Amino acid sequence: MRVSIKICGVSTPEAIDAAVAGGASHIGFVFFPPSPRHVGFEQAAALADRVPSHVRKVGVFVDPDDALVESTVSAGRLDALQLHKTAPARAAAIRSRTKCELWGAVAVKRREDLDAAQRFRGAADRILYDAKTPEGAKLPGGMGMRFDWKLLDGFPHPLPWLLSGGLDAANVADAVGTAGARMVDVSSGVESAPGVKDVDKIAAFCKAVAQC
Ligand SMILES: O=C(O)c1ccccc1N[C@@H]1O[C@H](COP(=O)(O)O)[C@@H](O)[C@H]1O
Repeated sequence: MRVSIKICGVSTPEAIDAAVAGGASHIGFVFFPPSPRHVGFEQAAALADRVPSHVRKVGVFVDPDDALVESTVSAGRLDALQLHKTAPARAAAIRSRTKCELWGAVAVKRREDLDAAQRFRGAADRILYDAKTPEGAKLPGGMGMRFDWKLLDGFPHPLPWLLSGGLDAANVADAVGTAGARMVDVSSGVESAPGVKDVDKIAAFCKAVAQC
């Protein structure tokens, strides 16, 4: 079965074109100013114009307020919202308000961290399992950190889900095989420097996923 791909933290037309050419089903725009991948409203609107209609646009947020969500959904014509560090009740409220597909991020280091996924039942449409970044880290994701993919093997997922955290062309086949993922998400693993997407790395990642 085909493994779907989200290329996240895209901020240039070239990176969008590479993701689309590689067969990505989703492209992510980060709306979080501390991130090197942050995009503003006008930039998001211009980038969204470049994304063909069969590819879904995902906004990535860290516990956003309503004003930010509304402005970016409109500017980026977002199809889905990926919420980090956001309580399930708040995620449910955003989902109800925007009518967008809602992805709840679950930060994983140990098996007990997976309990948080259950709390998104009824509040989200999909779970994104990501590596837990260190206490006090500038970002809750996008740092190229992995977690033990074996933790997901046999886990009773409450919702459709995708795997992220430290994936790249060299490790994604192992990650998919170990975790049983049908969808993967990558950001720093297809960059030459933080926030700088590398079109060759995007192509290599997509090729590696296609061979899974
Ligand atoms: O990429 C960011 O800067 C970012 C900022 C705030 C929240 C999440 C962010 N990225 C997400 O982190 C995961 C894993 O990224 P990586 O492949 O390990 O670099 C991914 O879902 C990004 O969407």
